[in-house]
Amino acid sequence: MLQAPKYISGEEVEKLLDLKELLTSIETGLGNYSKGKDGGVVQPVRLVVPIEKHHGNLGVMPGYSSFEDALATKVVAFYPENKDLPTHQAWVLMQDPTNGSLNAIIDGGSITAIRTGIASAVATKHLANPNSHILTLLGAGVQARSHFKALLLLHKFDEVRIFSRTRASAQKLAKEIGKTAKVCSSVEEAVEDADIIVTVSFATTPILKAEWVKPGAHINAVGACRPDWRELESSLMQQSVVYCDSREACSQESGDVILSGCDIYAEIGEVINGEKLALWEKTTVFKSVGMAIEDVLSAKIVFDKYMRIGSTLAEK
Ligand SMILES: NC(=O)c1ccc[n+]([C@@H]2O[C@H](COP(=O)([O-])OP(=O)(O)OC[C@H]3O[C@@H](n4cnc5c(N)ncnc54)[C@H](O)[C@@H]3O)[C@@H](O)[C@H]2O)c1
Ligand SMILES: O=C(O)[C@@H]1CCCCN1
Repeated sequence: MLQAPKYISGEEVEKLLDLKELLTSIETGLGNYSKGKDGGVVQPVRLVVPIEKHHGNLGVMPGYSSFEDALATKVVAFYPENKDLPTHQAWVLMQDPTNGSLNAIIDGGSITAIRTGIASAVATKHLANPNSHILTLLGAGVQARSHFKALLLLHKFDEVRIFSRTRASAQKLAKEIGKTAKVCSSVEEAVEDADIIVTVSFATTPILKAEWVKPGAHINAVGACRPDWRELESSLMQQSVVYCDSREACSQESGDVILSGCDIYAEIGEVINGEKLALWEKTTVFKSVGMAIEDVLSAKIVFDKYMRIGSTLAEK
């Protein structure tokens, strides 16, 4: 008989998803993805339905990993102009791979926030100078927060610079981060001498110029996930060594890649698998558009733990 699916809230996801465990899982998953058929990951490029009338988009992201035997689909709405609601709202549908039954509906906003920061942390682990002290966040929303938390797993920053479209949002984030945070008045000021730069804005035209970036810096380029959206100017993409999460997806979805005509040197999974070099002494860009496999692996950890200890969560 069909069972009603469990519902797992964002609050529960945050309690269940251990960042270190997820980092290991996503690192393995990105490596498996880049092995092609041998890695057992099935993940088509996501389907995006533009809702032009309301300036929004709907993404549908199915994925399967045979290694963990995990099957899930994320449905993600991204509405850059939302003000009172989050700009990203998502749900992950977790299915039983043996028979197709729906096991759970998991809040996907929290999963998207956490797993994207962790995917960038995996790239940063391989591509940033191990002696990185200055972090810059361009954008001060959900992803800025999750990236700060994820990157703290790897580095202790002396300074965290923040620039955002509205100074008030940068100030709010700076207050949460504490005394290492510094609100900046321009992108140029924010990135001067920065070791690691994270672009997590909703910019649609380039905000980051090559001449402002310290040679040898590492950039996690996380926004601009549509073919006509940009965050990095063309010369920065062309002069840097560009890594990506998925070559197939970035070649179809990333305006920074498509419109600059840059070469993608490697998928981060190829570095993890030892097939391509981690050229961390050079200026590196990790172009992330987001992958279903990251959602699948996050959902698997959440669901398995929920089934073990879920009923006790509410008391914690
Ligand atoms: N690669 C991935 O896997 C992935 C996953 C989720 C989100 N994203 C992308 O990351 C970006 C940030 O997402 P979020 O959830 O943090 O959004 P958010 O709405 O919570 O925050 C966006 C922030 O960017 C700032 N901003 C907007 N336009 C700007 C500009 N031109 N210059 C500087 N700052 C600007 C806003 O003021 C806000 O602080 C979006 O582009 C989103 O699509 C990527
Ligand atoms: O991978 C994701 O979840 C997001 C969805 C919205 C657009 C950017 N990438």
